[in-house]
Amino acid sequence: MVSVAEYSVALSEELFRVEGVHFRYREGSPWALRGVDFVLRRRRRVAFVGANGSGKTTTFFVLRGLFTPEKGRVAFRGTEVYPAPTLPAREREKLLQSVGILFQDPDDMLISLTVLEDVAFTPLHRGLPWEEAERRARAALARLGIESLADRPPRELSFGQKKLVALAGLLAAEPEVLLLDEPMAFLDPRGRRLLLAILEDLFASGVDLVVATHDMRFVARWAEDVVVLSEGTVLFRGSPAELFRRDDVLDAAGLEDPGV
Ligand SMILES: Nc1ncnc2c1ncn2[C@@H]1O[C@H](COP(=O)(O)OP(=O)(O)OP(=O)(O)O)[C@@H](O)[C@H]1O
Repeated sequence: MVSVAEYSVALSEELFRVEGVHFRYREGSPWALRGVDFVLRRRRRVAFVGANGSGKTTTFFVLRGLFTPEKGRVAFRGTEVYPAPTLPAREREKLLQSVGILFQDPDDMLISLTVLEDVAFTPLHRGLPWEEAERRARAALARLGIESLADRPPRELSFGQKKLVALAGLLAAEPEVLLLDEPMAFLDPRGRRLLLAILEDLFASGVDLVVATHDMRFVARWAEDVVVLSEGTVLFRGSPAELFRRDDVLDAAGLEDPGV
């Protein structure tokens, strides 16, 4: 029998609990997620992998509360957010605001006239005075080595630069959890090294990290827990070492052992 105290500790160690989640983009269209189940623990480096179209992005949108599942349950840090939120809508949104999401396509995130305004947007939107929002934005740009882009229009940047600017916007928002969808894609080797160092910094400062990626070398070196998706279901949950021993899972999910 589990005591109430043990039960609350167990809950507080959970980042997300997802049970039987179904989601489709339109009524009548095929399920993008068809019965997804997993538990993500706090203070673990988590990677989501799977072929194109397996459901990684859709899962992240569900976790961030941007998509509402049609069936199933989602809890964040032990608090149910679907289907029966135990919190009023405003409180639920506030809770989910502690989760930052880096979209795969940075064009979906950049909306302002200048990079600086874009990076300052979330702190400003949350009610900080411009001076403080600007200070945070400049610090985030400096951390990514892209201060020189501050006055540029985001639409004129390269894809990799846009990705870094979108990440700077997230850093300025000081999230407690970060969902990063293909953060390495389109970054040059220097950008990738910088990103890895920032992920380590963030993790060390207490930010929980969940990364969707096709980069199996990154998974081998960085991740502690891996969730493999295939056609909208979870095919495997475990460590990278376990995954790379499972040729059946790698084959079925269309993944490669990186051989490191
Ligand atoms: N906007 C959309 N409208 C309709 N269907 C969509 C939309 N976005 C994704 N899908 C479908 O949902 C399923 C899951 O897609 P999702 O983008 O979550 O996969 P993914 O694992 O992130 O893929 P990738 O590795 O290519 O980024 C796919 O079948 C895809 O075609």
